[in-house]
Amino acid sequence: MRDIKIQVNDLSLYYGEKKALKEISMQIPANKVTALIGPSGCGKSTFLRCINRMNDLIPSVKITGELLVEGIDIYDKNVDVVNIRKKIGMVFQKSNPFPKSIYENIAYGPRINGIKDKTQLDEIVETSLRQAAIWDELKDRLGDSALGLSGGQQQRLCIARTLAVSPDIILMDEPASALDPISTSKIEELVHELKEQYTIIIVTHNMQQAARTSDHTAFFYMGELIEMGKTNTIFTKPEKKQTEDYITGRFG
Ligand SMILES: Nc1ncnc2c1ncn2[C@@H]1O[C@H](COP(=O)(O)OP(=O)(O)OP(=O)(O)O)[C@@H](O)[C@H]1O
Repeated sequence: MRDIKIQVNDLSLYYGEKKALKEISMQIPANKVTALIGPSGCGKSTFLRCINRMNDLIPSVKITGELLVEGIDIYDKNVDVVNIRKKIGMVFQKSNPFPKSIYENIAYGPRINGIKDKTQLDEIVETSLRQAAIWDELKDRLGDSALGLSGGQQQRLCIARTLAVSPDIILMDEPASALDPISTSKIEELVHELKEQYTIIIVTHNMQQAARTSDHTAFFYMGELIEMGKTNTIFTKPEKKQTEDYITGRFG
């Protein structure tokens, strides 16, 4: 199906002996926001990191099952991990700009990908900053260090940096949890706008944020996917008692 971007079949992940993800199967729709929720330690971040094969970097990790992006199993031994990561951008909880200028933070990725032309790089910098809703704030100080920006600005800069290399999918691991309420609402608005062009998967501890920003919500508990559905349904009429207990604040 064209509107399914990611298809997960029986995906399990072990950290050594510990099974952190248990036979996860789900479909993540294209051009929508999917929120991953659940109590601390339930495997949300681990699952998110499976989508761009970031767990490969941990030696004790073993993964079974399939994770198909546009029909291609990214765990197939013939798949080029570098290409996968180009298509799948990631934004972390703590913003992590390079200790370089604002301009260089954005131009870095495109340059690595072979774009050398200054006019083209200028265009990418402007477009990416505009898409991340931070162009007007930064356009007159592109040469300044990114480290001098506020936390909220740094996080939007990091989103712009992710957009600059034209990904299809954006993974966000609690992107607003370190930010004040105004910066948080800017990030949430941005997530909403970006889904026109990108498939977004967001891990959040914040129930209101999941309810506000996402189209679909997946509830994880102790390494299992308990329930996934339209966000509105999950928050008003969940099928499973564990989901209801969690969203009503009875545990977690
Ligand atoms: N690198 C690692 N090595 C070993 N175990 C790990 C590693 N990373 C995570 N785990 C374990 O896997 C389980 C799932 O962790 P994960 O970070 O995915 O949960 P989470 O739902 O994202 O939690 P939180 O909301 O607290 O970030 C936890 O029991 C955790 O201790």
